[in-house]
Amino acid sequence: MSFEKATEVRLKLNTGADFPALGLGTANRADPPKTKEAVIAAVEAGYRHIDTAWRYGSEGYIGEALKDLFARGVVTREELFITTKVWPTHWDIPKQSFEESLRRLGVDYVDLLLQHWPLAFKKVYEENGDLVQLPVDENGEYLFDENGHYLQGYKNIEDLYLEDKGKRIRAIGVSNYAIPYLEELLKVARVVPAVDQIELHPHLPQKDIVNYAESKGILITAYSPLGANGAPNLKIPLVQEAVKKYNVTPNEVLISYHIRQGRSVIPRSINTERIRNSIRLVPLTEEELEAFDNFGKENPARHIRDKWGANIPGFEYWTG
Ligand SMILES: NC(=O)C1=CN([C@@H]2O[C@H](COP(=O)(O)OP(=O)(O)OC[C@H]3O[C@@H](n4cnc5c(N)ncnc54)[C@H](O)[C@@H]3O)[C@@H](O)[C@H]2O)C=CC1
Ligand SMILES: O=C1O[C@H](CO)[C@@H](O)[C@@H]1O
Repeated sequence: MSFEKATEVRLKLNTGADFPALGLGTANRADPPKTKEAVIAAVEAGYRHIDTAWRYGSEGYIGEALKDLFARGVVTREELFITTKVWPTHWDIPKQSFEESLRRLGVDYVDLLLQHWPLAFKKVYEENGDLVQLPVDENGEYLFDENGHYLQGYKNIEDLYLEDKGKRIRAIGVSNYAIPYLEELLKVARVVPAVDQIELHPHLPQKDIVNYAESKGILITAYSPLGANGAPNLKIPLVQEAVKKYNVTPNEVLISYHIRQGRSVIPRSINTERIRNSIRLVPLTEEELEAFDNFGKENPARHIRDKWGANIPGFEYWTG
């Protein structure tokens, strides 16, 4: 059986820009330097989309990889799609966050800038002057900025984008927004987010959010498609059945589940062999896609259960 390449599928953002459906996730927080080799392997294998954030500590290593790839003529900046994000510590200073990301990445624009979480953290500083990513009090409770609000955080990114006129920030979007927050946002937004990046996989199909976002022209990017650390989704029986039927890797089944439904997906790996073996688009049938969604309704599991999200609609039953 011959397969289309997932790396060649392009979606369209509401800005009109092409959006490569398959991206490389880079939340390599345990070993950020490994990101350089992973990005080089991914781009050489045909990936054209890289997902990062200040939170991951990987932007500088992506910058090193890009320098190498550009110098060798493997790819040009214009052929790549780079997403980075504004962490809740920077909710009122997205320009600073964006400029620092650009510097670390060594590029002069990003294709997509996302509000990482609909939250605002208090500013607490490390001895070296850097902002503490996860500020907590003496009892370990997260410190939220009482003057901050998720809608204001988006508005600040929107202001930056409108001021920039789309030159250095080609599109903006959100992450970790479920329907109630999307509804509130759309009442006031001057720029409809191009993307909502959410956890999505056969254990968590979240069809309600997907359908709502898509009805508003917001594309979905699926994060943690393999189930995050340890990749537990690889063991789902339906995934294993598809692996045997199509003679593909479980990674390819899990990414194809999204791309076949018009969504973008950003699996993470630092294993260059696995990166290269994750690019075929498996022609999962309508029945198979429906079976995956039904499996999720009966076996829901959220793998990213960050406690700071406890008060965000959609996350409250899952944190802890
Ligand atoms: N916007 C947000 O709040 C979030 C965004 N993300 C983004 O999404 C990306 C993907 O999500 P992740 O949570 O990183 O998890 P993921 O679902 O992509 O899984 C990554 C894990 O699977 C392992 N893995 C990959 N292939 C494997 C294989 N064949 N066998 C065994 N293990 C395998 C990797 O080593 C890694 O530990 C992130 O890297 C990041 O870019 C992730 C979490 C939250
Ligand atoms: O983007 C993110 O990645 C981590 C988990 O890997 C999560 O805390 C954050 O939202």
